[in-house]
Amino acid sequence: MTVVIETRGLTKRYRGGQLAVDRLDLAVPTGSVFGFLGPNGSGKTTTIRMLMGLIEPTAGTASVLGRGMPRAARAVLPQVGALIEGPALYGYLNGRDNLLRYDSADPTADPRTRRARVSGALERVGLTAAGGKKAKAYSLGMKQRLALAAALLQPRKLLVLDEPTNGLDPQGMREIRALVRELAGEGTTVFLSSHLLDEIEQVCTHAAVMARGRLLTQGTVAELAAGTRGRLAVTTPDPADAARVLKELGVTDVTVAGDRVSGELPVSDEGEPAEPADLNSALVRAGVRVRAFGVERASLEDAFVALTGEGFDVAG
Ligand SMILES: Nc1ncnc2c1ncn2[C@@H]1O[C@H](COP(=O)(O)OP(=O)(O)OP(=O)(O)O)[C@@H](O)[C@H]1O
Repeated sequence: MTVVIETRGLTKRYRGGQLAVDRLDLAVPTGSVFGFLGPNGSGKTTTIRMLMGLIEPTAGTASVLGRGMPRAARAVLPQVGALIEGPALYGYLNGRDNLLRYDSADPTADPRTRRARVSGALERVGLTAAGGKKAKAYSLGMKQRLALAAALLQPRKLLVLDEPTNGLDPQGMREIRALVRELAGEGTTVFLSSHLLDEIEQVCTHAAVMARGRLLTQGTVAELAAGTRGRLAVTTPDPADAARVLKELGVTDVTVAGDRVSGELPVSDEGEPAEPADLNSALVRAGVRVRAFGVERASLEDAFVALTGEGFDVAG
């Protein structure tokens, strides 16, 4: 199997008439850390709920681990660890007892190895020391980690995490990201939704971008960012000359700030960006003294803005 999640024309219209997901074609490669990115209200949670068989699509199909959902939910879900809509924990029980409870609710879990499994899961998420503390006394980050531990009691082929770092402080976010990387390193495919672009850039190999229920694009994170032109930046004691030469060479949106000249790389008729080295040598030939020359890598945020023509923090 080369994809773990595949949807075709997946659509959800809620009873009130709201079209939350609109003909979504998603393909999540096996072994990827797949970022499902979009502003609030773009349809991410609705998609995840359809993938997990929690709600029925209005139209289209979804398959998870090669089986159609929601039909095959009973066969598929035991192989999927999911963290959706905040952790359901018993506040009056400590962390360890919460996990023991989860584990005993799983009919396939062998009671003889329960304690070892729970200790292993606590260890995994860094909660061994806090395992005896009541869950209601946990910070949000600890609660989130405990919920992740519950999802990790059994070996999983796929982890589905809906906004796993939502509400966490920077330290909590770093811990969850490190855990995601570690799990991915062991071969678990991770599908995680986020409205944070730099989070996706930091942990994901692949991403899909949603806006208003529609898929804008999907691919590797490198491809998505590369689809956007980088910005050329030249530092020179001759900024006016540099700006003139760059404009003659087809560089657009040229701006000068002190000794720094920047602009958009020209693109050939075939859509290929110009070779920066050629621009550099043209500057030098024209007598412009170049102190520094570089192309700033486009970020996923640039890609998003280029795709939608608007900033990322828009309401869906
Ligand atoms: N149960 C529901 N009934 C009616 N409309 C809903 C329901 N759940 C979500 N919606 C609407 O569907 C759209 C998509 O919501 P969804 O929660 O899937 O987006 P999201 O990308 O996950 O956003 P967020 O990050 O805020 O959760 C929104 O306009 C939302 O108001």
